[in-house]
Amino acid sequence: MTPATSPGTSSTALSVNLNKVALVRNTRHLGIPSVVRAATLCLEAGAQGITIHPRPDERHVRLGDVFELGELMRSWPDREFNIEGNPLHNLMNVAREVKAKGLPLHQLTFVPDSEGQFTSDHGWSFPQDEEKLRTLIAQGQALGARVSLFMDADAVAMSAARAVGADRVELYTEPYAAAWQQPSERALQLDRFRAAAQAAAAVGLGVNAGHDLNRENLAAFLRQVPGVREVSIGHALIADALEMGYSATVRAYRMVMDEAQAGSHASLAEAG
Ligand SMILES: CC(=O)[C@@H](O)[C@H](O)COP(=O)(O)O
Ligand SMILES: NCC(=O)COP(=O)(O)O
Repeated sequence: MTPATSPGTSSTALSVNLNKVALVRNTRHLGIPSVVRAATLCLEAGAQGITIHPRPDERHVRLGDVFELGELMRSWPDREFNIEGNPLHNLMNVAREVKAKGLPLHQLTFVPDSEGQFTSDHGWSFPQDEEKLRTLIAQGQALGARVSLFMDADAVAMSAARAVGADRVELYTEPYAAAWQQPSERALQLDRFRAAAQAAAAVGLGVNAGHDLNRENLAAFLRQVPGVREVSIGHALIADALEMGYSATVRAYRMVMDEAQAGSHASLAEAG
């Protein structure tokens, strides 16, 4: 299937989280809005990946969605499928079933959520989580997936994340998003995230980011935080899509990302 839109020029990938499409779908027994159709339109518009978080209570993404999206991703070999969850709960069984069906699985993002948690609101803790994570990371990698750890923007913790074998970290960006309206607090948060990203890169970790990113706060984050490989965005992007449609929304986010990338290059050039 030839994508209608190339994935853009930014070095940061956009992975669209479809949790909230599934949430609306689950409020009736009609199968609409379709999660697979949402994924197709987002990929055709240039999203580099699809993210889902199949929580144990199946409040939104269900196991059937995982397999249907995996089947879809077969037709998009240049795009990524990222499954998030707590590896101490259902995530590893989900991952094993995906692989047993021969479906693509590019990245597992380990998130330390409790089973009934309202939403993700913190990263892993070291050294408390060290030993259990080491084994689970190896199991995820043995399934052929890159493993990313959902982490608070704490530069000191990055070496520990690397030491347990993670390939990447996903920086939990809600504190940055919450600070967006206060310029001084926003600057402090960007300093935190910049330091965390630099510390992660220094120990060989790839850097992803996500949670409460949106069209307003995304560009500044990408300009100020170096080397972000992937942003996974769901809640705000799907809210935008309710107004603009999936295709126009993904193109708008990609434009923000491409312009941020160009802006960061320009500022580097200006800096000489
Ligand atoms: C890990 C994270 O920050 C989000 O990807 C998470 O998927 C949000 O979960 P809800 O969509 O259930 O709030
Ligand atoms: N990992 C973050 C994600 O997938 C989506 O988070 P949000 O944009 O729904 O807050």
